[in-house]
Amino acid sequence: MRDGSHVVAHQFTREQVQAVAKGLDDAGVPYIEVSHGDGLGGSTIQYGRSLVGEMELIEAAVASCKQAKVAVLLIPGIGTVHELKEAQNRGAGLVRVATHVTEADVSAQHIHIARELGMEVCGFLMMAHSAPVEKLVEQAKLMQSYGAEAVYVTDSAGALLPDQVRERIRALRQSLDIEIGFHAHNNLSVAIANTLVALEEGATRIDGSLRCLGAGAGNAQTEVLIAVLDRMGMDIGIDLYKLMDVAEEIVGPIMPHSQEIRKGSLVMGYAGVYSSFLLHAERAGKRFGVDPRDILLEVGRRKAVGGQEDMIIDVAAELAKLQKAGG
Ligand SMILES: CC[C@H](O)CC(=O)C(=O)O
Ligand SMILES: [Mn+2]
Repeated sequence: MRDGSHVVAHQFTREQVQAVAKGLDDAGVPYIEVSHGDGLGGSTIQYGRSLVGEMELIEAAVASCKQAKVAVLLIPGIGTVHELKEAQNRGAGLVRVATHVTEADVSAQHIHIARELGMEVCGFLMMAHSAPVEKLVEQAKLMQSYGAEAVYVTDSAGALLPDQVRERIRALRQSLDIEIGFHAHNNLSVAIANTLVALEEGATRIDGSLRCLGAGAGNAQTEVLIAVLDRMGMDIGIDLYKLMDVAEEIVGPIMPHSQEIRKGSLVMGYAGVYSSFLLHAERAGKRFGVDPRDILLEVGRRKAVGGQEDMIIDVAAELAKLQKAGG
């Protein structure tokens, strides 16, 4: 639900979160992530205001779960230690501390404090396609040294191809002593394929979203992934029928549109742009009369990182000016 929050412009209701959490918990899903799409503290004018405060949503999810751990995402600087403590107080048991793939050093404080609070802690290296493998390994090692129990390769842009996933997970497997996770986006329609490669190379924590309810073209579609893994003979203790029912009956009706790969999400995978920029680029495109694809391509050229949503407005305004001048 945390990544899906982007798709609904952070307008989840308490009842929606309760129903999805209860369904996932009942199906046997071990972790359920709830918070603003941009993580704790993300409810701002810059990233989009939440309809219901994330602490209330976290509490609602915790109360709906019998076995699943409720997870939160925290991007240092957007969320602070204050929000982390509050989330733990409301029952969140796992935090994923997320940084751009080259900026792991800013996660030290949050990882340390989360461990002190008794939370399970993972590092989450975003835009993993945008740095050389050696850099990714170096940064993952930093997170390990701060106390992370797992580090994720996060394909924020849905830009990684299967061999690139293989290379990254393999290198981490050879260099780390902790678990490795993989977070896919389906902008190039390879989220499930990439996830299978990650598993093959030794990743043990895998993200998904029902009906692909995640930013851009969404994540690996959880119910599809579970069906595939089941057919591959892996028993991961999740009830496929129950999962399908939650996807169909609860998540489907929440979605503003079905998650097909449309031109906006495709261009993000192609240009290597943050999946959560899609809605912002579409809005800016309308406001300034510019094709959102041109905005996304330019934002990609400028190597924007998560948190730089304001750059989308700048780029749209500049492109509109150029268009007017006939450039
Ligand atoms: C803006 C945070 C982002 O949505 C985190 C994430 O899921 C990703 O980088 O893919
Ligand atoms: Mn994501």
